[in-house]
Amino acid sequence: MRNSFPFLAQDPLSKYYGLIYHVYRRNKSKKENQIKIESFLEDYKALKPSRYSYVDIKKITNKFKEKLGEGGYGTVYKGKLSNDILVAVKVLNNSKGNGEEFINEVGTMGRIHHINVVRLVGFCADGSIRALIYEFLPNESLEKFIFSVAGENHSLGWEKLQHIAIGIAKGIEYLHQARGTIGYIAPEVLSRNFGNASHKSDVYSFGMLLLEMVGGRKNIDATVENTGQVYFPEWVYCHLNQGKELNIRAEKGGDTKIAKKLTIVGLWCIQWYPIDRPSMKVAVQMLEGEGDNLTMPPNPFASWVQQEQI
Ligand SMILES: Nc1ncnc2c1ncn2[C@@H]1O[C@H](COP(=O)(O)OP(=O)(O)OP(=O)(O)O)[C@@H](O)[C@H]1O
Repeated sequence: MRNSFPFLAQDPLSKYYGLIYHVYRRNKSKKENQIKIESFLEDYKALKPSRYSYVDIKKITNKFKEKLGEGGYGTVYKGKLSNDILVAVKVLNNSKGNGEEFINEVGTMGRIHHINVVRLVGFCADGSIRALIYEFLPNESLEKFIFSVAGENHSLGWEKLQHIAIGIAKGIEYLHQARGTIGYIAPEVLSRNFGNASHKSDVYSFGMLLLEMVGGRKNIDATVENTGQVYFPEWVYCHLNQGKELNIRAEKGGDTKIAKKLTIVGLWCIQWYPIDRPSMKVAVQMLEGEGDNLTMPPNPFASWVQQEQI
């Protein structure tokens, strides 16, 4: 039979070519693998929060030049890392806590990576100074968009509000799942801070946020004209329970449907007894559905009345 590969027969070394090629390929792919691993390790190092000194923090924040805001745990400053990445540096009030929360934050948030959860990129524990460094979020606080200030209109529209609500819910759901599996924190600390009771408190806070998003106002507002509306969650519950339509900032047909769905989910989340509140997973499902099958929750304020009567 004729050799269909004549060049093989003509070259006495030909049988080695394959071997040489094989060895060359193997070395090449070994090198490629090494490069891949090195680049992975570089990225991995960058993903883990780094430790900074107080001097570093001063440099990063340009001597605390730009204050972004203030929260319950400390003051937040804008900063820039040496690689030009913008960050928000939260300098913790040293009067608060015994460091447990700081350890929890670094121990858990440092390992958490989710599109809807702000990333912790570094921390500082230098003497009594404690600070947390987060990626900088440029779009400002949701507050600015949900609370309409006289003369300013930052209204987002119901579709967008729904999208944001689902994003927040998924972020919290992820935190609840991830924090349950992270093995560095003592179980008693974990269950105190992130156990089921604390998860259900997060569900409650999320429900209150949903209702603020619906109302476009703080849930308690003594300045409203109608005194029956001072406490928005109670007013909105009674309103829906009487079968009335929600015509809050309605612009298009589907709007009232979204507003009603967000309200019902919010009211489920603020149920008096934690056990009656849904898990974040269920809250996400409720928000992602059309809302037609959602039932009205029991009156979240019924227990208030009972308590007042005792
Ligand atoms: N990662 C960030 N990027 C940009 N601005 C931020 C960032 N984190 C916080 N801020 C700003 O700093 C303010 C205070 O934030 P901080 O987290 O301390 O408090 P909070 O959100 O009010 O709640 P809490 O104190 O309960 O955590 C925010 O309202 C926001 O304006």
